[in-house]
Amino acid sequence: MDYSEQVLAYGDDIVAASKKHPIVPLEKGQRYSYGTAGFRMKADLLEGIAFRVGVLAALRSRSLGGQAIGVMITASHNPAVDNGVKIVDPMGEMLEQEWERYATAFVNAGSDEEVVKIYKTLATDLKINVKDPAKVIFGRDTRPSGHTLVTALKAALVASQSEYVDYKILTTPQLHYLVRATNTEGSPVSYGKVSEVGYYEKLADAFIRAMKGKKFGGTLSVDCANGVGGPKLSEFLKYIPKDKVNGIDVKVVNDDVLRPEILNLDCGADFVKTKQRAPPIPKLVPGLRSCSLDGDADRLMYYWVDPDTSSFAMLDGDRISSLAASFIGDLLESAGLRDELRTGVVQTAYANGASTNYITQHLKLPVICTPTGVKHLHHVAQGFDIGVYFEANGHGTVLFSPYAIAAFKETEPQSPAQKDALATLAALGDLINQTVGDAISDMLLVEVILAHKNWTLRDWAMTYADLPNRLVRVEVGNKDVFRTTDAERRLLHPDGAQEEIDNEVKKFKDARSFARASGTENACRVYAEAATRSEASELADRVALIIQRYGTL
Ligand SMILES: CC(=O)N[C@H]1[C@@H](OP(=O)(O)O)O[C@H](CO)[C@@H](O)[C@@H]1O
Ligand SMILES: [Mg+2]
Repeated sequence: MDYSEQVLAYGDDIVAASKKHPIVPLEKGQRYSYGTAGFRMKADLLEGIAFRVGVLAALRSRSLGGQAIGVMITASHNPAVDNGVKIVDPMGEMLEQEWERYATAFVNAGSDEEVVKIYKTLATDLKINVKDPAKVIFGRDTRPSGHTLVTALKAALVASQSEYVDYKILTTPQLHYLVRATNTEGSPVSYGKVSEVGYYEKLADAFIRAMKGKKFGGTLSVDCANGVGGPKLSEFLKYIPKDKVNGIDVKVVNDDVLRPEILNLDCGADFVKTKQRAPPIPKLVPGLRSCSLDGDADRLMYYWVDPDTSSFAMLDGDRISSLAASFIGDLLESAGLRDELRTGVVQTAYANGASTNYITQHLKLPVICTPTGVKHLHHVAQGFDIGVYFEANGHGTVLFSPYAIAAFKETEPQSPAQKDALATLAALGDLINQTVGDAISDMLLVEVILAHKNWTLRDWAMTYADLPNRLVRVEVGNKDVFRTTDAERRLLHPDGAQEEIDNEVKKFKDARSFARASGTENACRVYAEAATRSEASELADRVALIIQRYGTL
C-alpha cells in the first residue's frame, strides 16, 4: 500500500471539532512541550492540548495494531488549579520517547488544519493505515477541571473514529494497570481483570497471600493529600476481610475530595519530602506509623515521631528501595534463587549517598544511576531479573522479569522455608505494580516487609544514617544553557561551571554536589550532601551562586 495516497476521510471532522477546543497561543518564541510529566500547567491552558493529545493517542493506537493507549488527566502533587495530560503505552509504560516529540508537534501546530496535516504526514512516514481500528482508555484525578479536559479528549476520539472507555476517576497507577490489563486480556500473560474492581481484587489477594502467618504492625495512618488516593484506598480496604490479615488497621486521613482547594495543600508525599516534616493536620501522634500519598497516588513517604526521642524520621524513596532490595534479597537466598536471578537497584543522582553505600556495600547489589524521571529508571530496571527502582521523592516500583516470575512458580521447594519464600516472592510479583510506581501497592509492600521482619519504623530508620543534604531551587535567566552528562551528575555546559563546582566540593568532607535544569519547572536545581547539615547547606548555597551567575551570563 502507498501510504502517501491514503485518504483521511475524518480529517474534516477533526478540524471542525478542534475549532471547538482551541489551543491558547503562547508568547512569541515559547512552545508547549511534552515533558517528564506529559503536558502539565494551569488547567485553563489545557483544553486544546487535551483535544490534540486525543488525536495523537488514536494515531498511536493505530500504529500499534489497535492496542489500547491510555490517557491520564492529572497534575499529581501540583496545586488544584493545575492539571495535566499524559499518555500511557500499551504495556502500561510511559509514552515512547519518539512519540513525545510528535505530541509536542501536534500541540504546537499553528492551526486546526495543521493538526490534520501532521497526522497525515506521520501516518505516511510511519506506515500507519488511518482506517485501522483505534482504542483509547482514560481516567482523571479529582480536579474539577478534569471534566472540561475529558470533554475535549472525547471529542477528539469521536472525530478520529477511535473506540474509547472513560474510566472516570482513577489513581494514575490504576489507569496504567487498566491499559496493560486491556492489552493482555485473555492471553497467557494476562495482567488481571479489566476493571477497577479487578485491580482491587488482584492487590487484595496478593496482599493476603504475602501476609500469611504474619501480623500487621499496629495502626497505620495514611494521609491521602485530599486527592484521589483517599476514596480509592478506602475502596481497596473493603476487599480485605478483617480475618484474612491479622491485626489490619488502616486509618485513612486527609481524604476530603469535595473541597478541591485543599488538594495537596499542606499535606501529601511532596509536602513531606520537601518540607521534611509531617502535615500539620491531623496532628502526628508520637509512635504512630504514618505515610503520605501524593495527589494522584503514585508517590509514597513514610514517617513518624519517635516516642522516645520526639525526633521526626522520614523514610523516603531511597529507604523504600533499600528495604525492598534487602527483603527480596533475603527471600531469594531462602528460595535458593539468589545466584539465578540478577537483582539490581536503579537510582538517580538525588539518591542519598548513604543509601547507595548501603545497597552496594551491605546488600552487595549493583546500583545504576540514571537521569531524573521515572521512565529512565524503569527502562534500566527492565534489564534485571529483579529491578528495584525509586526516586528519592517516593516514586518507584520493583520489576520482575518473566523468567523470575516463572522461577517463583516452578521451582520445586526442598524445605518448608524454601516453600514459604517462593510463595512470598510469587505474591510480591502480583502485589507490586509492574507498570509504574504505585503508592497504594508500594505501601502494601512496605507493610508486608515490616510485618515479616517484625520491625517498627525505628528499626527501619536504623539500617543506615542519611548523609545531611539540601536541595535548592535556583531561578535563572535561561535554564537551557545548563547541559549535563554522567546521569546529570556533571555539567558539560556552560564552560567552566563544573570546574567551579568541583572546587567548592573539594573544600568539604564527604561532600557531593550537582546542578541541573529542572525538566518540569522553569528553574535549576542544586543538590548538595556533606558530613554535617551546616556544611551541606553551605555547599548548596555556594553552588547555587555559581549557577545563578552562569545562568545570567
Ligand atoms: C528533584 C526532584 O524531585 N525532581 C522531580 C521533578 O523533576 P525535575 O526535572 O527535577 O523538575 O519532577 C519529576 C516528575 O514528577 C520527578 O520525576 C523528579 O524526581
Ligand atoms: Mg504523582
